Amino acid sequence: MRRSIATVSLSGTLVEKLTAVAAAGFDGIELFDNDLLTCPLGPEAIRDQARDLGLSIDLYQPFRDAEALPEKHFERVMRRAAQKFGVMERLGATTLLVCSNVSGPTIDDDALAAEQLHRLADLASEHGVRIAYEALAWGRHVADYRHSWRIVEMAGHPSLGVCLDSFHILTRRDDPAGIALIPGEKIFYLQLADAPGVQMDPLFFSRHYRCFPGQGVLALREFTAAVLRTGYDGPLSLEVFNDVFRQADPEHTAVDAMRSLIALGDAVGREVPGRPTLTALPAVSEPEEFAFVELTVDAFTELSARDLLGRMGFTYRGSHRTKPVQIWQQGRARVVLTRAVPPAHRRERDKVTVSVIGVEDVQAARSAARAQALMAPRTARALNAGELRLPAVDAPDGTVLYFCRSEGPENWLTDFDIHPASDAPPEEAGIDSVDHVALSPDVDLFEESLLFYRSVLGLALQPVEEIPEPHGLLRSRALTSGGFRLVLNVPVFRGDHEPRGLQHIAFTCPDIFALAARFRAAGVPLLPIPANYYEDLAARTDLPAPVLTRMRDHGILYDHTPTGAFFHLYTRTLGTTLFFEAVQRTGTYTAFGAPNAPIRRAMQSLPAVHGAVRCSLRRWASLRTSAWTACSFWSHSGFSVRRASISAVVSGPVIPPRASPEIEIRSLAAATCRGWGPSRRRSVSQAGGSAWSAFSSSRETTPSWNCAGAADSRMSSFLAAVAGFMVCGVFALDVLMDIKGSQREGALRTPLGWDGDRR
Ligand SMILES: O=C(O)c1ccc(O)c(O)c1
Ligand SMILES: [Mg+2]
Repeated sequence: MRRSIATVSLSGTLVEKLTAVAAAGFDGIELFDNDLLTCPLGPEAIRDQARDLGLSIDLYQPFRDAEALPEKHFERVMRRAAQKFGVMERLGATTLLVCSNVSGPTIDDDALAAEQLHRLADLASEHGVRIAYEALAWGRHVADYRHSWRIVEMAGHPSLGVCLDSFHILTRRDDPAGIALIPGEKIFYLQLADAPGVQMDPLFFSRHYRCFPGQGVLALREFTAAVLRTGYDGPLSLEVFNDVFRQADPEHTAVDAMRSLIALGDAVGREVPGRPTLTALPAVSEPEEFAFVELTVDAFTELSARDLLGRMGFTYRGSHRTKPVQIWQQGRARVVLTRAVPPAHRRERDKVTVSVIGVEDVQAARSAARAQALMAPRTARALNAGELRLPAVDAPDGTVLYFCRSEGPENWLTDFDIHPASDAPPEEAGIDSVDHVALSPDVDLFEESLLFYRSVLGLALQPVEEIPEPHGLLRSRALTSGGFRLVLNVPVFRGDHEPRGLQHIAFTCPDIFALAARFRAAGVPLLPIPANYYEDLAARTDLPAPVLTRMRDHGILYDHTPTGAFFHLYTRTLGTTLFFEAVQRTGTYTAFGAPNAPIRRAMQSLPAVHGAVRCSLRRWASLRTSAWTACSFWSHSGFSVRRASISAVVSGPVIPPRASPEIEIRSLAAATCRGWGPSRRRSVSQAGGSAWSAFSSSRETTPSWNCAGAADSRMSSFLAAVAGFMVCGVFALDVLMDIKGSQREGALRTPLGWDGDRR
């Protein structure tokens, strides 16, 4: 079947819209009157432009307030219509949409409406035009499609039919069974739009909140199938008035729109088997779990990430044979760290982002074929010799999806050298697997991302949650399939409040209290939760007092349904954009603790000025930190780089040297000053294997320069005095920069630098 889209669904000038629509593979358009009126091109030029792009003008619309009028009003309508029919001839458009009358003078008289529409159709036919009459949900006397059909039937003109618009019919909850009573050849046009499951004034709803099929809650598959069963053979056409799409990049929107039609065509094709023109996609695999989640770090956030993962009980498993990529694992949860070049702009530093999601999938090739049929771009990736070519596609929010398996032949792990020392037995009461991954697409990409993940991975959409937060609102929607859960969290506010767009990875555990105790002992920096929360919890739940006390001690939050419960805790952010969550689900709890999200957001948004000062004071207390600061300050002038290094070094004993990846850390190796032996020795003797020593041993150096062999060198006292002065200066600056940074961003820039003072 032909696929069309209304120009009103897209942003831009008419020519931009046409170009985007053609690029996305549509066959035609509904030309909106306003797009013609505002176009500097004449109708013939528009026709030629569309034709050159391979597009037909399937509908010209809308023509308003035409029928059931007193005669003197109707005469003016005929004059208006004559001009439009002339324009349509020049455009090469043959169907005009007439919406049901919403104006004051219209009369509630079906016979009059039928008679005037008949006269209009007569005039139209003289110009080779036919009229599709549409019942608007807010039409003054005609709002129901069955009513519009009765009038069309009564008029009995071959150039008059109906236009069915899923939005009006389904949001009014009109019974679609009546569609079967309309002969297919009298349905002149079919408009498709989805909508969120909310109630509001129909006109306002229609003009601002429509979305593409699959992005809302309307039963479009059943609706479209009902229309096709009548024998309707015209275009499947999208008419989506949406405030975001009006502003977004039209090329993106057009692809999003086409993806929705492809997915709908596939679903409807299964319902109406006799229509081979509808799309048939490769079957969906319904992912069961995450093979891995990959984080992009730079050389400095990598240290913080490794430190935090180590404290959380993850072990280093190995590195990619040819790329700076490491695997950290606990239970079945795998976190992959990929090192990228630090961004040039300081504001962009300290970001740790989920860059790849590995989807455990035994039908990887088929899933990739499905994704491509749904217009997912194949990920461009340089392959080194001998490397597996894993099917991968780019999601609209920039996340890459890998379809892969973790066992058997051709599994993704064969590209890695698995560390021989990593076969240690798993920790008890640790993390089992990835529970969910929360991404944070730009607000303009929310609907598009939803549709993408839903259609490509065959995930079920969960209800929208609105999460109040200190500086606005967060819109959250989960997509699930068994144990594979994605959450899209989008801040719907503008402004420069930080942190914005936080992502997180949640891990499952069998016993969150044991896990929290372990985290605490290992110095995992947990997000503090206000005492008020627990007082409220005590009053509204039956949780026993000792349980509440333990929850309060560890910052564990709680949600429940009649049949299940959810306990969870959060780490502080790693860098500025990512944090981890640990969750324990009991019974049949399937949600994500949304009622607690405002608490988290509030605590994450706390102005961190006092925290920055405290953090810096703490750094003061540690000589090795001071030495490191001076050292890295010498070697790097970028402040965020310096801070990232500090946070990793402050963090103490985490990564045993045996667990350190044997990959070169280029810039850090450069940062190492050979004159700083004492500080290094101190770190070794204090920590017995710290991030510092792990880093030292990970450098490409001679054995005498590893952590054990560094003890011989000593500074002269003069040099030490000079260094002391420098350290003082640098630290004063450090405090100032942290305060400035936290004021600007409201974020704790060095999350690992302070982990105490929980309430
Ligand atoms: O909002 C409107 O006016 C409008 C116009 C044309 C349509 O097809 C429609 O569904 C709504
Ligand atoms: Mg419509």
